Formats: sequence, C-alpha cells, structure tokens
Amino acid sequence: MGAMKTIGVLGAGKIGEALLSGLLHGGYSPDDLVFTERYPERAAELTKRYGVRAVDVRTAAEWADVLVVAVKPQDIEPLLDELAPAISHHTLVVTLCAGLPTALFERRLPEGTSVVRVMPNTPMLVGQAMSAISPGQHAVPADLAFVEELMSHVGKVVRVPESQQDAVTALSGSGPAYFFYLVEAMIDAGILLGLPRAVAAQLIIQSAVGAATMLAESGEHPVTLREAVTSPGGTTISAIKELEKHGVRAALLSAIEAARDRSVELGRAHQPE
Ligand SMILES: NC(=O)C1=CN([C@@H]2O[C@H](COP(=O)(O)OP(=O)(O)OC[C@H]3O[C@@H](n4cnc5c(N)ncnc54)[C@H](OP(=O)(O)O)[C@@H]3O)[C@@H](O)[C@H]2O)C=CC1
Ligand SMILES: O=C(O)[C@@H]1CCC=N1
Repeated sequence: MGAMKTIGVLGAGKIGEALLSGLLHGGYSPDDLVFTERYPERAAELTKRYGVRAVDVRTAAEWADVLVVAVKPQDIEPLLDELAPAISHHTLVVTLCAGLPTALFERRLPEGTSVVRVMPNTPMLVGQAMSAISPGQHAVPADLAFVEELMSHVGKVVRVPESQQDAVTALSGSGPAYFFYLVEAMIDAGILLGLPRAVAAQLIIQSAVGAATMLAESGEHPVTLREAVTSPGGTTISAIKELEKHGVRAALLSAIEAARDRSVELGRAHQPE
C-alpha cells in the first residue's frame, strides 16, 4: 500500500474530493490523509463524510510526504506563495491542475523539488479513473512509480511525456463530460419520442454501460462493434446518416481541439514575465 506515505490534498473541490474518496475506497486509511479547503463549512462537511482531517496549507506541507495540488489553475499563484516557504524539498508534489507545466512548480518551490503531473478524471469516484502521469525534471523513477501505484488505487494509469498532457486533458480529463452530454441528449431524444424520462434514462444508461464494457473487454475496434449493430436497410444506418449530415464527427474533432487549446492557454497564463 503506497509504501505508507502520508498524503495531503490541497484543495478538496470536485477532483480533490474524488481523490480522497477514491483512495479511501481503494484501501487508504483516513489517518494517512489530510486535506486543505478555503471554506470551514466545506472542510467540516468533508471531515464528517470521510473522517479525514482538514488542516491549513502549512500543516499539510509539514506533515505529508506527498502533496497533491487540486486547486483550479487560476488559483495556483496564491497557493504556491503559501506553499513555497512551508514545504521541504523532500516532499513529492503531485499536480492535478489542467494546463500547468511541472516547470511552474519547480520554479516556485525549493530547488530540486520533485514534481509529477497527473491528469485524472472524475470516474475516480467509482474506482474507474483514467490517469496519465508525467515526471518533472527532478522526479526520480521511484517518484513516478509511487504516483503510478497511488493512482492505480482509483483506476487505470498510463505514462505519457509531459508534451502530451494538453492533449490528454482534452481527451480523458474532460472526456467523461462528453459522454454525459451525449447521454443527456439521448435521454432527451427518448422524451421526444414520448417515453417516460425514467424509462429513457434506464435504456440509455444501460446501453452506455453495455457499450463501454464491450469496448473495454472485447478488444474489438469501435467500427467493428458499430457495424454489428448496423443492419442492412435497418434503423441504425438511418440514424448514422443523420449524425454524418450534422457533422457530429467533425464537431467532436473541433471540440477536443478547443479543449486542448484551452489547456495550453491555462499554462501560458503562468509563464514567467
Ligand atoms: N473536475 C475534473 O473533472 C478535473 C479537474 N482537474 C483539475 O483539478 C483541479 C481542481 O478542479 P475541480 O475540482 O474541478 O475544481 P473545484 O473548484 O471544484 O476545486 C478546487 C478547490 O480548491 C479550493 N481552493 C482554492 N484555492 C485554495 C487554497 N489556496 N487552499 C485550499 N483550497 C483552495 C477551492 O475552494 P473555493 O471553493 O473557495 O474556490 C475548491 O474547493 C483543477 O486544476 C482542474 O484542472 C483535473 C482533472 C479532471
Ligand atoms: O474542465 C477542466 O478544466 C478540468 C480539467 C479536465 C476536466 N476538467
């Protein structure tokens, strides 16, 4: 178990909470975790829910072997101001922030600080995260191996060069949102066809679970799986024709490109003068 390292989660919003919850489900003890939060009410609520201690950033920096940064990229500067004087250079820093390069942390934290960049996603809440990890310039193989093991408690992990993290963020970081959006639209289609909302939701959600399981377990290409649903002269091809007519494939390509561009932009906002 993670070599029993203590973990401090800085910023327990949606993704910070998902990590705490996922690690607890994955076998971590609440005694090996702390978190920081700006609002005391939110901190108290999380402590009640998970039994994990809320502390200030200085205490987290002094106590934890590993600090996981989970604030919005827009909030990083004040956090680094607080962290820089408090952190020891032996602490491993793991950043979950979209767009922010490891070099930003290395520049602002004590010389030689080991930083690993991770892009997870919210299915971490159910142990089904997809996380991509990249080492900063001072991260040694043991640091990367530790983070790989840590994130494997909450899902699957892949190693990528940091230069690919903006693309990863656009694909799997934001990816669950695209599926939720599709499901939402498909349930609406059920309503359009006169089905009760609860029935439409059950039909679509189970179809999504079934399709995802086939993709994950069959090893078949998505085209093969789609062709198996598409009977000659049947219903599916009538729907596919409309999807093509409305440029859904092109829309997805443009959407994911836009997400990648936004990730790059979030990183640029924190470049040195
Ligand atoms: N949501 C997602 O699917 C994913 C998010 N990420 C990354 O995770 C990070 C967090 O995103 P998300 O959880 O969605 O955002 P949230 O706004 O939900 O979470 C950020 C939390 O950090 C708190 N916070 C801000 N500054 C500080 C500080 N100095 N000390 C302590 N707490 C602080 C915020 O408090 P307050 O409410 O006061 O602002 C908030 O609760 C981002 O960098 C994002 O790019 C990565 C992968 C997926
Ligand atoms: O939307 C965002 O910026 C974050 C990063 C990836 C998913 N959510």
